[in-house]
Amino acid sequence: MSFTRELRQQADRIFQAIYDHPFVRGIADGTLKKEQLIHYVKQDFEYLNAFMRIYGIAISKSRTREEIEMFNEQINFVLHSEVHPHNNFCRVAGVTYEELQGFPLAPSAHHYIRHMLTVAHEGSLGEIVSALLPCPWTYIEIGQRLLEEVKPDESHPFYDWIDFYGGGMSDLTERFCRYVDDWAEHVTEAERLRMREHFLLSCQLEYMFWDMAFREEEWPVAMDLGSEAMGRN
Ligand SMILES: Cc1ncc(CN)c(N)n1
Repeated sequence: MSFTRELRQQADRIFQAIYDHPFVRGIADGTLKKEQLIHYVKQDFEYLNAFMRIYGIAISKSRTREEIEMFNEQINFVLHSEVHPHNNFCRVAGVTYEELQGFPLAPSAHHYIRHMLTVAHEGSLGEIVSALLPCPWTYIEIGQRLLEEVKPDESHPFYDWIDFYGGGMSDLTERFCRYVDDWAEHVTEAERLRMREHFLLSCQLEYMFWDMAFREEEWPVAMDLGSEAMGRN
């Protein structure tokens, strides 16, 4: 069995818990509250900004043009395509995308981003891609399973979101899986163990991100950093 198949098997309970999470159930039946959608988009806008910066760190560690191209294409994908699912949530919530940008990170989003940044700064390219992989992989599986289960048509409030993740992005997951599998073949057992740990922690943090949005998670004591701090995550 390939290394990434093993990872997927080890993470199976987390993937299932994500699919069963009330936020994902709320996408399925269209029952999410406006405040939950807004909280998700505010946090995910910052999360994807951080994700692109991490691709930038990966580019700085790249050894070949193929690697640079792979990460560069992903930055373009986030910038120009992954705005569509956010716009879907904004439409349903009745707000503009622009008004949800530049907010401070909630605890779970903060935790997830700091985890990926630590791996990006300290780890090898194989470790970085292992930490990033749950991001596309869990969303594709949610999208594909929702397409199967709900069979939404255009009248479903989250049709665009489900169609976006269920219909695309599987190329990216396959490409990242191939990359991680190739990498895992040529490294020490200690590095493979780190790759496994980074992947599984990112899966857990994917679950926590959904939970953060559902519960509209905030810091236990409100912090007023002033308007100058906006957008500096
Ligand atoms: C937290 C999170 N994880 C994954 C994805 C899908 N790229 C996302 N938009 N946000």
